[in-house]
Amino acid sequence: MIRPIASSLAAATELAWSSGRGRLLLRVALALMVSAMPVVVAWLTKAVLDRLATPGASLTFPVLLLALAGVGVAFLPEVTQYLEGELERAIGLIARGRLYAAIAGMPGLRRFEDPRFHDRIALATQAGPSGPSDVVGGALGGAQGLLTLTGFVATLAVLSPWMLVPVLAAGAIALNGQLRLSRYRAETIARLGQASRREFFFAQLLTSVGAAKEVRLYGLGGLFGTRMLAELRRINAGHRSLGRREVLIQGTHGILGAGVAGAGLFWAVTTARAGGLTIGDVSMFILATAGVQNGLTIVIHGVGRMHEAMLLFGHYRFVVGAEPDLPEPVAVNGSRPSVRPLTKGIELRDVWFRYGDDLPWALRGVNLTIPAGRATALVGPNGGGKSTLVKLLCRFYDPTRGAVLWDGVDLRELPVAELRRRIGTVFQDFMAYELSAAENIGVGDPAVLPADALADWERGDRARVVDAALRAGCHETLTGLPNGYETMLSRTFDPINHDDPATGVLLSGGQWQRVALARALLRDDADLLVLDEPSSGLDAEAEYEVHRRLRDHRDGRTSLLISHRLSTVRDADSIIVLSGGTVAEEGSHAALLGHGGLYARLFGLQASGYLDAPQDQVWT
Ligand SMILES: Nc1ncnc2c1ncn2[C@@H]1O[C@H](COP(=O)(O)OP(=O)(O)OP(=O)(O)O)[C@@H](O)[C@H]1O
Repeated sequence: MIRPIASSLAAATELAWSSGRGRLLLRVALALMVSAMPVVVAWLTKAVLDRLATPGASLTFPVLLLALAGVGVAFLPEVTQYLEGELERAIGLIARGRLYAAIAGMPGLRRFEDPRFHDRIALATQAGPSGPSDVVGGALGGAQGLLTLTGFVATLAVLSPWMLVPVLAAGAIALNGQLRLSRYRAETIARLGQASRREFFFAQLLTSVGAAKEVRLYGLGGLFGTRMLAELRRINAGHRSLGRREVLIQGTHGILGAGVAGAGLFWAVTTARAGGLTIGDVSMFILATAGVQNGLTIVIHGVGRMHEAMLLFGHYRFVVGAEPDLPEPVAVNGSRPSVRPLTKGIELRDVWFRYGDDLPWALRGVNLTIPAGRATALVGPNGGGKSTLVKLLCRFYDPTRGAVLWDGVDLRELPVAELRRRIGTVFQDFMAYELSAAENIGVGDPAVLPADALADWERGDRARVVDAALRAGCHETLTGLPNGYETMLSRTFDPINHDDPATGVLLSGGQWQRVALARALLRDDADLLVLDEPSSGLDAEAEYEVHRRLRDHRDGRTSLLISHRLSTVRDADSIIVLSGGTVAEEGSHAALLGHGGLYARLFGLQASGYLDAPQDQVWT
């Protein structure tokens, strides 16, 4: 119990320290001053009242000090609050930076597909901005309350040690309650995480442009709205139960505190009447009782806040400290292995792969070679494993069994980022970024993009983007947009690097596909070009044109083309037919047609669609 708390506290303090040690030290100094203030005020009040009751005693000095302390009491909390906000923002910046760097640095895809890890990420993002500062703030608040408390406990001990017993007992009960409450609070947040995500998902569906067509056509608005509200009700029920516990626990705490204060006051007044206490002692007693209660509340609140923040901060630390989901190769004799230009080819050797232990095999003992400098095509029925194979080539996953070899070297022995820099890919489900047209191509090689979206591009980098667009056949489309390459390909955001707000443009599916192709072609030095359905959305003429350009581009390069349109793969050097996760056939177009197997049948079906053959002949 103690060790995780200490390690969480140490991690949060390290974050706070890195965010600016001066600010943190000032905050600690303020905490000390604020904690001392109530005790100082109580002693000064006692001094003033006692001198008031003593004829001839001078009042000037204690009254002056009391007035000065009053200024401090009024002013210090404001400064503390401001500084706490500053600390929170500074820590939040660092924590966020580290969190997103850790998420972006996860090399594989498996973690993103694991719902439990996804939940952790959601909770870590929730804790990210304020979690660590809440841990530090809670600890400081707790320490502040503890110091005030100690000052007053010492004071009460001088006046009447017996009064300490009920006061501290009430405090211990409240502290225990508050700890239970904060654990329950964090559990509630974690438990409601799934419901919150589903509620957010349905709310987004109802407002997203992408879903608007289907939502309207199928009349899904009512259904999604009802589901969203059902999730919201679940969330509300969770918060209601939390609220009730809060009322119960805090209410009991309040009643206990008030009882103790009332009993104490009765004792103090009776004793003073009997001459056992001075007026100053009574005022000190009243202030000390309130101060102990107040100090306890601050300690309880601080500890509760810290405890709660620590539970969420635990998720943050888990994500930031997670081991890479794909092991990186170790350096041998101080030198890291590097990925050499592809000269022989890529080989899949008895590759078996499934997405999870409980899921069926997507690839079953695949053996194939993608020779360097040649064009290889991958075809086959839906679900055959083509896209999965591409994901293994890019090393988003490691094979469950077998190996993928780059010029004979297992991909697991190569640095993954370096490997990916040698691959240009158009994915079947490529991204349409809500960025400008130029940036949408530029993301293919982040080195060409200025780090600040508002900064100007390097002239040479811009020329590379235009060159890629020319090769992908989208240059004319992009220059024809209202702001040319600067046009935002989205209507969600205003453009940020020029003043004309009315220029967001939505491209057609085929136009987007060409932009995605340009993105891949931007890596003109890539050893391997993977095109997963690069032309499915293109019209016949554009498809012909794009494939002609691609042929020129591929000439002498290694490429892997995946397509269901078999006419586009017929001139590949080798065609591999993947079906049910295994290689069904392999050969040139002519050889496969001659073989009369699956490829010949699929090709015949597609070809007959372009002829005037009667339907009954086409489908037999
Ligand atoms: N992320 C994933 N998690 C679990 N299973 C997956 C995932 N992606 C694909 N699969 C499964 O793996 C199998 C192969 O899918 P894959 O996408 O590789 O086929 P494909 O040949 O590219 O299909 P298509 O021609 O339809 O694009 C399918 O059974 C699919 O359900």
